Amino acid sequence: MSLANCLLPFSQSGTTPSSSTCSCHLAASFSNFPVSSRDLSASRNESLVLNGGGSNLCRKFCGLKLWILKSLNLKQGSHRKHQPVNELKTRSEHTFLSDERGFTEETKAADLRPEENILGIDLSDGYHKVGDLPPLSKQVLEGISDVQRGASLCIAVVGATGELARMKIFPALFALYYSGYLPEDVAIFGFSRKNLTDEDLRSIIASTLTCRVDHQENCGDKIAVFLSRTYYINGGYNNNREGMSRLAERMKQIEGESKANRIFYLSVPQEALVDVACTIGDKAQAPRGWTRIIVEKPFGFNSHSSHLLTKSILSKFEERQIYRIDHMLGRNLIENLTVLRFSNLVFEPVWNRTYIRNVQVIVSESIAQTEKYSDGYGIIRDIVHSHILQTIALLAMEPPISLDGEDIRNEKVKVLRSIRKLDPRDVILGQYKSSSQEKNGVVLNGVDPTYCAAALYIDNARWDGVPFLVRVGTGLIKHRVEIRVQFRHVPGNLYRENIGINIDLGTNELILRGEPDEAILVKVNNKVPGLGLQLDASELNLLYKDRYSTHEVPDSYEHLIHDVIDGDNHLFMRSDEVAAAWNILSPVLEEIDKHHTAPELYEFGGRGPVGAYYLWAKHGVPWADD
Ligand SMILES: NC(=O)C1=CN([C@@H]2O[C@H](COP(=O)(O)OP(=O)(O)OC[C@H]3O[C@@H](n4cnc5c(N)ncnc54)[C@H](OP(=O)(O)O)[C@@H]3O)[C@@H](O)[C@H]2O)C=CC1
Ligand SMILES: O=C1O[C@H](COP(=O)(O)O)[C@@H](O)[C@H](O)[C@H]1O
Repeated sequence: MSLANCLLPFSQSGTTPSSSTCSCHLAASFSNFPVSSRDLSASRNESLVLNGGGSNLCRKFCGLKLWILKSLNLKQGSHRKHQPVNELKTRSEHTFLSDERGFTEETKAADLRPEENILGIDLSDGYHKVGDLPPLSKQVLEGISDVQRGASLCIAVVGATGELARMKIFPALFALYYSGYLPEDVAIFGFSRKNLTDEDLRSIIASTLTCRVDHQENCGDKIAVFLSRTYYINGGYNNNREGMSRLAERMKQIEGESKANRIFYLSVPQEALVDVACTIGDKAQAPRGWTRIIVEKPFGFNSHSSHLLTKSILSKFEERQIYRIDHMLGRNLIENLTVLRFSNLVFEPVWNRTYIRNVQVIVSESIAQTEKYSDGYGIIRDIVHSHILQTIALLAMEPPISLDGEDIRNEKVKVLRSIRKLDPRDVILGQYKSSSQEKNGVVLNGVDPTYCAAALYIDNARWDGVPFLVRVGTGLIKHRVEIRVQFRHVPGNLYRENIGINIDLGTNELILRGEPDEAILVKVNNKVPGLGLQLDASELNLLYKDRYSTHEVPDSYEHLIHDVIDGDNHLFMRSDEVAAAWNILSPVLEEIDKHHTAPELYEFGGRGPVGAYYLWAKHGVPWADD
């Protein structure tokens, strides 16, 4: 369907003065999605590219889009990533049904008037055209009054003074705010035990806020408004209960009579998690909207402690309210796994044991930050449990019935439950040498591995016998995040004589490479020009830097917090996934704890323990060298 130069009448609201028309220029889009023609341009290869990212578009169409969709009776897909632009930051699309425990429902899209767009800009005042943003004048700023408007979304960061909050969470919230992915009336709260004021918190946050290159316009104004919507709650050192009641009270004041949703980001040490979560559950859930909590990894220390943690949190929250975050899953690379598999014809038919010889998941860090964060947990608990096993689950799962979060989680958990318990003989643990610890300011406790290589097997029909090799380490020679899918040899290969002695070099491979040199590569064999028949193994390469040179890459926290607001939980682990993942790792963790297994030492900045090369050989996998 095509809409061009149409006049769209806004519905009249009894309370809002409105003009009857608003001119807009809407072009047809690929998938029934109204997109401004100004936002579409032909790229080099004639495919259509959205200029300025979803954010610009979003800014322009918030309430309008809902109104149009409703008017045209267009049914949206259940998953925002279906859309060619970033789906709107609506407060309306994910509706919780009321249940006997009193969980409240959200406003439905149909209830949202076009003039109630999420930016809080009255598009029906006859002054603003769709696509215009009024400049952030002093008047506008003064006009934003909590009392008048009420906040429709409150986001509380518990552990607001911590490193993660300062360095990642607040900057991500600001980036979302800047791009229009948070409602203009959002209220941000910082909570921790220190005795600080709103102004103190604002200064702390201000020191880490920056605007990305594509976010320069009105950056200072935006920061000022964002900070003005930020409040500090002193939780105090007695217990969290009084503090949380104060937080709930402050939220209520700022929400006013509005129906408002609440997100609590629990960025606190693991030992404080249960207390903080339960107190929020008791004292601070939204009275008239949904409440979601974001829980930071690691999710427990082992099967048992994780089970207790899950039980405590589930005693206060429904599963659907809980978002267990692992920011590494917010990377483009991870989303590309499912996009590649399910939006192309060429991969899925060969995505099984008949064609795939092995899969390798490699996360190697050249710096030594892991131990700072994992703090006595070691790399298996810190990275393998969530990041690596989630990557494997997304790569190996059966096609979900839809892109809905629960449908994807249903498939992920099946794979996780099909992964054989990890055999300690198929694990190589490493630790970089102590002399380098001082250099990097990280003190190791002697047994915490900083490196782990492992061979996993999925005992199901699709993957029987295919080794999934994992290599995760820190303090290594090269920063490298890669997923490699190596295909089998071509049966009865007519060209085997031309491939050379090492026929492994001639197998096809799909490589997904993460930042900073993000790429999708397919290794194929081709003829070298000239007489004779010499074959070469080359890479068909999609280099993100070249193809998307003008696109800013949002931080993974931005991506995932946006998903939480959106109610999209497919990249967050459900309780049964967490338990299944611990189950795979338990034998190895128990062995380490019981026998204080000493990791193999390796040079800081080196290639990791030699044992890993033998492990690869044992499972018949050629080593993908650094
Ligand atoms: N830093 C990172 O990049 C990453 C961190 N994580 C996880 O995120 C969480 C936070 O990490 P990080 O910011 O580094 O930790 P920090 O120790 O730097 O900060 C912890 C924060 O929690 C507050 N806090 C501590 N105890 C309580 C309590 N009982 N009640 C309320 N607030 C409390 C602290 O402030 P105060 O003392 O004033 O209360 C502080 O603001 C941890 O679970 C960590 O595992 C995960 C991945 C990466
Ligand atoms: O969560 C974690 O992430 C960091 C790596 O994050 P990055 O975004 O800087 O790549 C990792 O070093 C740390 O061990 C882990 O806990």
